[in-house]
Amino acid sequence: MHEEAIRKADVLIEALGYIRKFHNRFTVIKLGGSVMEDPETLRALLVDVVFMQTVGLRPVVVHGGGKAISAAMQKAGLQPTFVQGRRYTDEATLGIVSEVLIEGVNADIVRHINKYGGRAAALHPRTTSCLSGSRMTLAGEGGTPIDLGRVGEVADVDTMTIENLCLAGIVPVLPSLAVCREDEGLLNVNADTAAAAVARHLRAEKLVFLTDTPGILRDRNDPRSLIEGLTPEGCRELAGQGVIDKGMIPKVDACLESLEAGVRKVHIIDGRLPHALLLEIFTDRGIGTEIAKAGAIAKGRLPAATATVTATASAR
Ligand SMILES: Nc1ncnc2c1ncn2[C@@H]1O[C@H](COP(=O)(O)OP(=O)(O)O)[C@@H](O)[C@H]1O
Ligand SMILES: CC(=O)N[C@@H](CCC(=O)OP(=O)(O)O)C(=O)O
Repeated sequence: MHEEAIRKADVLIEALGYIRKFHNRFTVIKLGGSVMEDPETLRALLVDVVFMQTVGLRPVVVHGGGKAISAAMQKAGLQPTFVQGRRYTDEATLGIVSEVLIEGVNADIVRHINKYGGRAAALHPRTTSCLSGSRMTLAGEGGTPIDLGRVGEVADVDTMTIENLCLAGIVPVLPSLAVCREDEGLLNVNADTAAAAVARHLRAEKLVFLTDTPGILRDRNDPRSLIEGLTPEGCRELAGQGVIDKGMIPKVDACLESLEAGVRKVHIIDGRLPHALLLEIFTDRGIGTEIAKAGAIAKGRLPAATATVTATASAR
């Protein structure tokens, strides 16, 4: 008779261990443009963020908005061009990027968190800019440098401002824009790269990427090929085999850099699934791909043959 109620109590008890474990720890949550298209999906995600903040975790949101930027560019008659998952950004494109990310996406996220009973602060170049960096070039074939225009990478993060807001129970929300150290202009940063930089500088417990795929798939067209546990070596292996492609390239690069710098675990999960964040962080099974150093993945979870990729869920 009380089965349903008891099941709910069990869920709460399961969450309790994780609430204790991650109390006062930073979790950087990267919201990809692909999960922000649908208002209902965004609502469920931001309610999860409010939950995390309310139970004493320290969530920090870093967001992109790639799809909205491309749509705005096309409306303005500009053709989006990507190289290795990064957008070529001339001055006209930069204007659109900053407008869409600051006035559109960032304002929307902050408004929603406040509406759902949390408190959020917009941290961007028109309020308080917390990211600074330099222009980046990519290596093309044979190592030839590729100039991407005003695309940057983050060199420094104002962790003090972010930490103080978290301490005050406020969720910092940052778009993937940095101030250029050389000329003080704006730089368009890939949002995965920006989130990883924030996680590294905060020495976050976790970095969670919310995207439009169940996680890292062995076969991109088959959701059943989800890889649930992966080490950095496993990531490199998959990248070498060409399994990691397009928008997944900067995500995996960001994972590797973060783990190297001391972030304990990185998760790539499907943000279209209602309450994906809670399911990944507060349940034993989790839902997406967890990436961590071999020692941090639960014993016995790695298949002996490869010792790098595991198809079973690991300890969260
Ligand atoms: N091995 C892989 N597994 C899953 N997705 C992959 C893989 N390789 C490339 N992708 C692509 O990466 C995309 C996610 O990156 P991206 O489009 O940049 O999302 P976001 O806007 O959330 O950052 C997926 O939709 C998929 O098309
Ligand atoms: C340099 C670069 O590529 N910047 C990205 C920033 C936004 C982003 O990364 O958004 P998603 O997370 O939705 O992909 C861009 O212009 O699309």
